[in-house]
Parts: sequence; C-alpha cells; structure tokens
Amino acid sequence: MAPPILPHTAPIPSPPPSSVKELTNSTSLGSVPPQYAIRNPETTMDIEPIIEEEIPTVDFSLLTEGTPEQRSQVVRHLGKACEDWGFFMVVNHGIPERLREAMLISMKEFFDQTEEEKGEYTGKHVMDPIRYGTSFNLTVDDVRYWRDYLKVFVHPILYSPAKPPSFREISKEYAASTRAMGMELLRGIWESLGLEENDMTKALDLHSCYQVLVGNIYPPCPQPELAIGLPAHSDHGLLTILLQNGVNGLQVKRRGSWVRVEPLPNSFLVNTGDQMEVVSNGRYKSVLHRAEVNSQSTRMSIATVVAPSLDTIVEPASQLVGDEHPMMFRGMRYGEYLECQQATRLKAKSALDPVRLHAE
Ligand SMILES: O=C(O)CCC(=O)C(=O)O
Ligand SMILES: [Fe+2]
Repeated sequence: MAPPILPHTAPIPSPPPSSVKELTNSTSLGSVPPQYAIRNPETTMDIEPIIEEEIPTVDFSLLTEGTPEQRSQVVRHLGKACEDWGFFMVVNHGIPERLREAMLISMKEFFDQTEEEKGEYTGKHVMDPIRYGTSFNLTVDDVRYWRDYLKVFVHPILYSPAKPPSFREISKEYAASTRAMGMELLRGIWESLGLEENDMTKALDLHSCYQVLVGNIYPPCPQPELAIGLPAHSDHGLLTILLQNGVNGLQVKRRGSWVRVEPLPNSFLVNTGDQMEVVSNGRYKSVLHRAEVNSQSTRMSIATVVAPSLDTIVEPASQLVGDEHPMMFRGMRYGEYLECQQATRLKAKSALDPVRLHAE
C-alpha cells in the first residue's frame, strides 16, 4: 500500500529551551522571547511605587545569649517586625561565612551541569523530594519567569542530588544550622504572641518539621524591565530564610509599595509565610515579595523554608481566637496545603483562599 500523503504543514517550531540558563548560554539574546514577556513594553512602569525604607534588623545573639531583659526586648522587636513588615534581617546569627559560601558554590555547581544531567531531576510531581525546573510550574504558568530552580527536601529526611558530590554534606550542615536558627526565631515569635513554647513544638510537630531548600538562579536578562524572576507571592511555610550571592533583586511589599532589599553583609533575610498567618490567626501576615532580574549579573538565592510537619493540621492557635478575634482560617493538613500551593499558578496570596473563613 502506498504511504499516506501527509498534508503540507508549517515546520514544527523547536520547543523553547528547557531552562533560562540554557536560553542565555546558547544564543546571544538581544530581547526577551515572547513566552517570558510578562510586562507590556508600553506599560513597563509598575502601578505600585518603589520606595526606600529601612528594613528591621534582629540581633540573633541577643535572643540566644542576651540577658533576660535583652531577650525580652528582641522578642518585642521580632513581634513588631512580623506585625509591621513580615520581613527582617538577622545579624550575629553565628552561621559561618564559609558555610554560606560553600552552599552557594555547591548550588551553582548543580546549575552548571548540562541540561541532560540536571534533567534527571526534572519533576514529574510537585511533591517529588528533588525537583529541578524553570519558571514556577510550567503546567500552569501563563508566562515563563526568568528563573531556574532546584528544590530539595532536607528534613525530616535529607535528600540530595548525586552531583556535585559536595552537595549532600554541605546542604546537610547548612540545613541543620538554618533550621536551628529558624526554630529559635520561631520560639521568639511564638513568645511575642504570648504563647508557650511547648505548645508551639507540639501544635506544629516541629521535631518532624518539613524543611525544603530552594536554589534560584536568575541569569542576566537582555530586557529586565519586561521579564520577572518571580512574581508577587507569599511563601507557604512558617518562615523563609534567604541567602543571596551578593546580587540584589528581592523586593518586599510594604503598605502598598515595593521596597528593594539590600541585605547587610553576612545577614540572612527572613520572611513570614502562610502557615504563620494561619497559626497566628492573622496577627502576623505572610509577606508578599517578588524577584526582579538585571542585565548585568547572574543572581542566585537560596531560600530555605521551615514549616510544620507535613501531617500537621495547621489551624489558628486557640489562645488567639476569642470573641474579639474570630477564627480567621480553617485547619488544613500542611502537606495538602503545600501540594495545592505548588500545583497552582503563583498569584499573590491566593494559596490562602481555600482556608480563609472571612474575606480580607
Ligand atoms: O530570589 C529571591 O530573592 C526570592 C526567592 C523566593 O521568593 C522564593 O524562592 O520563594
Ligand atoms: Fe518566596
């Protein structure tokens, strides 16, 4: 039998590169490809203004080694930072510079592998414990974000990509130190709400807390005003602890304006997440933030999220609910919350909508 005659069709366009790193490595790009053009060239100005404001700083050493008076003062300051900003810088944290550097280098070595090597970890499911990808979630994103990522679950079970070989040991140490810092900050924050520490560990099952390490890479972009690294979003956990490679790009929403974050040398950036908003019954809201890109340098950040155990039903602390403070959220298993948040388009604080009992 003669082979069927195929209708003449236009050549199939080649698929877009699988990562921003590949896109920027392989061609000398003069412009942002249309899939990434999140903003209209006619309206590149954001509606919300960008303002300069000083970000609160928390001296971690006073929380752990200060006198009782110093500790109480830091706890109050921490509470105020959570209430007013949802964002602060942590200094004097005791995590060595060499560990921060080693973590950044190891993460960069992961991204520097070939697409084929990294492709082994291309996620099939949003709850895969090691997931490499680009944008946020290609199956739902309406535009692509100028960002590649690696997400690795590091607690209660430590996962690690096989390469670079240093990744496992470095991320183990980095995860343990940032987790310890996160727990201490959580104790302080809990105290600032007038709650008992024991209640927190029990209510959130923090011994088996979920911790994920998220490496973000934002290669230089030929038209940074048209693309975005990550759009405005809140994080899903209790606290996010962020480290960056010395290239700024994070912006935090504060009272209707954006504030560009310029961290102090050797500090960590910390922000409140959605579970903090839920347990505090809306007292400490998760903060909106986004990442801009630039045309000059590759930006890298490593966010580590400290969160309740995946099996915890997270709900407002009963002590914070009363006649004057109606229950603002219904309880939801954190694992379910996380899965929904990761599978849905990143859009401001929409991940909280399914648990919200009252409109904002
Ligand atoms: O790169 C940054 O500064 C922000 C990263 C971030 O928001 C995230 O990973 O959730
Ligand atoms: Fe984030």
